[in-house]
Amino acid sequence: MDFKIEDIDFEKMSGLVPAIIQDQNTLKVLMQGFMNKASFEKTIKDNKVCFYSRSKERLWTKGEESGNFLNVKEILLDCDKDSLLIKVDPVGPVCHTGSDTCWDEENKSEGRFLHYLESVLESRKNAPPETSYTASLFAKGINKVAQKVGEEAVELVIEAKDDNEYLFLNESADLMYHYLVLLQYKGYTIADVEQILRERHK
Ligand SMILES: N=c1c2ncn([C@@H]3O[C@H](COP(=O)(O)OP(=O)(O)OP(=O)(O)O)[C@@H](O)[C@H]3O)c2ncn1[C@@H]1O[C@H](COP(=O)(O)O)[C@@H](O)[C@H]1O
Repeated sequence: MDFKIEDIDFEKMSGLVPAIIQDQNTLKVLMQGFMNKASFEKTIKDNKVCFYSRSKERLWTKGEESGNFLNVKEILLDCDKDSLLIKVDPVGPVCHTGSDTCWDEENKSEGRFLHYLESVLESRKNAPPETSYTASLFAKGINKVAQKVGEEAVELVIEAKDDNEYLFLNESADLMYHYLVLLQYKGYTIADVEQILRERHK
């Protein structure tokens, strides 16, 4: 965020500014709400989008009941300083109807589920449930986590030599899952790797 809260012109529209929510991966507009100063401050503090709900007449963190939070990745202030564009990683469907956007659109992106899975793995690391395989892997430490990536890679190599589509794709999924676990264990994200690939692409 390269502006200060004092830069936002809340007074232009009686203390509220529109906040347009955009998926950081697909760049699709997901929903639109309003923010006052307090909801903006809470958004920054929790790193989750918090609106001022005009119908509820209170601060409303999107996802507070459904769990479908909007994790904030970047906040931009427009040229008139009276409208916010907030890029997010949505935890689940955005609209209360269950749709991906409030305009009933499907958020088509192969990458999106991987980012969602990444957020699930992060939560397994931070709040490990007893029954989670992922949490049990984290608990075993780096040697086991890295070893699983190696094992799954070898299994994929073996399947690559045959023509069994089902086994090849399933081994691919196993490898990708364990690779995401390793990235998470090491404290890195898909975006960190993407950044390097983008630089190579230039
Ligand atoms: N995508 C996966 C996924 N892919 C593979 N696996 C597990 O990875 C393991 C690898 O298979 P192996 O045959 O090597 O397992 P294993 O012999 O029991 O493993 P080791 O004893 O060698 O450790 C299996 O137990 C699979 O169930 C996964 N476990 C979890 N997820 C996803 O991770 C998220 C969190 O899940 P939980 O950790 O279960 O809460 C959810 O979205 C899950 O769908």
